[in-house]
Amino acid sequence: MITMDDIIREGHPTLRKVAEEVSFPLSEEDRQLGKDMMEFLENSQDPVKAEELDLRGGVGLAAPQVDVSKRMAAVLVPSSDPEREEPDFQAVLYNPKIMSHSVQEACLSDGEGCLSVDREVPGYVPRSARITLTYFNEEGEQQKIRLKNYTAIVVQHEIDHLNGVMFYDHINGQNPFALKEGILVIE
Ligand SMILES: O=CN(O)C[C@@H](CC1CCCC1)C(=O)N1NCCC[C@H]1C(=O)Nc1ccccn1
Ligand code: NI
Repeated sequence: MITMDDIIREGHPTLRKVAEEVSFPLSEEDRQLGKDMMEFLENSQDPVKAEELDLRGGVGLAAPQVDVSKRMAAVLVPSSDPEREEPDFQAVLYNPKIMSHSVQEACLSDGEGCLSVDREVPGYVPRSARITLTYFNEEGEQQKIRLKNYTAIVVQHEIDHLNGVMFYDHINGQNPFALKEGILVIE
């Protein structure tokens, strides 16, 4: 089971590597890692388990964060609709790729953090407001989906990890809270 002890922190070279594509059919190791990463997110979002296991709540986890330089990530975005039980988005993404994206940008009003960054880094993180994503599921079936708003932000944060990019690389050095014309600020 993955715990915070397995998550490498900024300064560790693996976080700055470009990760390798995963090959299909999946090795037992890659299949199990995908399951373990999703289980981590589920545990981290469960108040009892998060407390028990001392986990920081997370909505995404990329393999490089557990020192595995492979192009895979787990995403678990809780439901944004109190009337709906099921998550807005839940998937283990193998070899994810952004095929196209909106010109319009979006950022989280509270900025971003990262389970691999043990400090606050203030500032807006501009990303594409909408993306068309392809990825393979654990059966090796290619999926093609369109994402927007918060879920699109989360997936972009995870794909950044596969390319050795940290969220603060996108923050405007001159003025961290500069907002470009037309950017969508997501609460
Ligand atoms: O690469 C992946 N990471 O570094 C985990 C990050 C991924 C998100 C950061 C911004 C977009 C994706 C993560 O989840 N967080 N960042 C640090 C502490 C908070 C935590 C978080 O936002 N938690 C959360 C939010 C809503 C509901 C439940 N939990
Ligand atoms: Ni992160």
